[in-house]
Amino acid sequence: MTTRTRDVLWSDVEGIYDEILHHPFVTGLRDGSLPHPVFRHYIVQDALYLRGYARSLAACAARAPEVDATVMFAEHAAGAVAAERELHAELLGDLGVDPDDLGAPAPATQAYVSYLAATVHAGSYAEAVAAVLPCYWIYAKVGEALLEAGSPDPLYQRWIDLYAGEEFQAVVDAVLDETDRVGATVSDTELARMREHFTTTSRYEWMFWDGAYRQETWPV
Ligand SMILES: Cc1ncc(CO)c(N)n1
Ligand SMILES: Cc1ncsc1CCO
Repeated sequence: MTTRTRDVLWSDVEGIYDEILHHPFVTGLRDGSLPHPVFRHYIVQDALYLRGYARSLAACAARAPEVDATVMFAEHAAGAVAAERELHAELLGDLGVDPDDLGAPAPATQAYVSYLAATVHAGSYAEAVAAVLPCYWIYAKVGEALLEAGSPDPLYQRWIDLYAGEEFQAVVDAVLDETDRVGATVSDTELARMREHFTTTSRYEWMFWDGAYRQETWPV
């Protein structure tokens, strides 16, 4: 019985995931104590993030050796833009933000999107898959964890329902299957690179929430 690549990757980031679950942004979604201006900063940055993320998924689609994976990542690229348009237009409206005027990416957004773009273009296909995976997987896990209790704030509950929903969970399962498939074919060196990328973008997931919580802007 060989170890699945997903389990190797996850064992590296258990500590990071634990920090995410206990971050005041995430606990604030759960208990409703997160101030709306903080959530607004997050949703605006996430809209900018998803546009960049969609481009990285399209690069995964282009590089996939099997046509099924090309179709999958291309669908997800379109899905990320659709999610940004639907959910964000809705939430941004409720939060009083014009979706056509989001402003500039904050430091964490810029850093995360740039790292993804660099990795999906300069690394191997396996490295690209490892880099994009935390975005899917950590959100599915956080959504699932938050769904247990639910949020007293309907705005936050809508967010939880999106990521805890069966549709998103099925999307994530398909990418995890692809991760195991490609992971079974790589050398030790390439697996080590996959682990580095997976850990780095998992850290960016924490930093994205933390930057939003602090409503971080460029210091100079
Ligand atoms: C930062 C970030 N990571 C993951 C997701 C999941 O789509 C998202 N919307 N934003
Ligand atoms: C929103 C989103 N996040 C990762 S993939 C995706 C689109 C799934 O269709």
